[in-house]
Amino acid sequence: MNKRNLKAKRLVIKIGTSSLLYQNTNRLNLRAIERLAFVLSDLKNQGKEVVLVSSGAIGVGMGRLGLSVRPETIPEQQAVASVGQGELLGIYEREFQHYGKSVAQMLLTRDVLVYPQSKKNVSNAFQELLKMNVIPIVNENDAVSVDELDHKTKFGDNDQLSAIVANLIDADLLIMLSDIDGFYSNNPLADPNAEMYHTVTKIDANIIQAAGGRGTQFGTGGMITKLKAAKRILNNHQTMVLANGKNPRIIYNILAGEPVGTLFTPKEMSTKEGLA
Ligand SMILES: Nc1ncnc2c1ncn2[C@@H]1O[C@H](COP(=O)(O)OP(=O)(O)O)[C@@H](O)[C@H]1O
Ligand SMILES: N[C@@H](CCC(=O)OP(=O)(O)O)C(=O)O
Repeated sequence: MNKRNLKAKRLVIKIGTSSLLYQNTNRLNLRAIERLAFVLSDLKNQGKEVVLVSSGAIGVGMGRLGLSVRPETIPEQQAVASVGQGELLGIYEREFQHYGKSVAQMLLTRDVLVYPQSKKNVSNAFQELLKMNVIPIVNENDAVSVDELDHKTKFGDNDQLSAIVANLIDADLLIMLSDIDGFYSNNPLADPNAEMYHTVTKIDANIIQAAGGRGTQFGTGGMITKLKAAKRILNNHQTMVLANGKNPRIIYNILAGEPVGTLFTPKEMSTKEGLA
C-alpha cells in the first residue's frame, strides 16, 4: 500500500477514555499516559505544534470516588467530572514536566461555536499558547456544560470537540486515538468478519450504517461521534487519522505516512497525494 503524504506541522491529538483506563480494572493506565507525554514532548522538540484533547474526567473521577457504575444524574456527572479533571490534569502536568514541557488546561463549552466573540477569544488563547510553546490540554467543561431549554452549552462528546478545535486552530491533522485499530465495516466487537477501511473520503449513509456505539461505559460516543467528527473535518477540507492508542508511539508511524489506522481525507487530497 502507498505511503501517505501528510502535512503535519500543527497537530491535534485526541485520546479517548478507553485508551486512558485499563478496561478490566477501570483504573488509570499510567504507562499509556507516560508514553503519550513522551511522544508529544518529542514532537514539540521536532518543532511541531501540538494540542491534546483528552477525555477521561468522568472515568478518572469514578475511580477516585470508588464508583463502579457511571452516575445517571447530570449533577452527579458534573461532580464526578470535576474531581476527575483535576486529577487528570495533575497527572499530565507531572508527566509533561518530566520532559520540560508546559501544559495549559482549556475547558471549553459550545459557546465557542455559538458566539463569535467567544470563538475569537478561545482562538486567541490557543494562538498565544502555541506561540509560548505550551501544550494546551482540552476537554469539555463538564461541570458547566449542561443543556438547558434556551441555552445549549454541551458539545456532547470529545470526538466532535476535537474536530472543532482542529477547525478553530486550522490544524494540519487530527489524530484520533481510540481502543480500536480503525474504522471497520461493522463493530468488530460484534462481528469478527468486519474489515477495516484504510481510507474514507466521504461520510455517506453506507458508512454511517457501519458505525456502532461506544465500547466502554466511560466514553460517550463510540464510532458514531467519530464519524460526525470526520464529517466536520472533511467539510473543512482537513484530514484525520483514527488509530489505536494502545501504544501512543503509533503517532510516529502515522506521521511517517505509514498506512496505519483509517485515514479520512477529502477526495481531492487523496488523489492529489496518491493515497491508497
Ligand atoms: N464500525 C466500527 N468500527 C470500529 N469500532 C466500532 C465500530 N462500531 C462501533 N465501534 C466501537 O467503538 C468503540 C470506540 O469508541 P469509544 O468506546 O467511544 O472509544 P473512545 O473512548 O476512544 O472515544 C470501539 O471499541 C468499538 O467497540
Ligand atoms: N468530557 C468527558 C468526555 C467524554 C467522552 O467524549 O469520552 P470519549 O468517548 O472517551 O472520548 C470526560 O472527560 O469524561
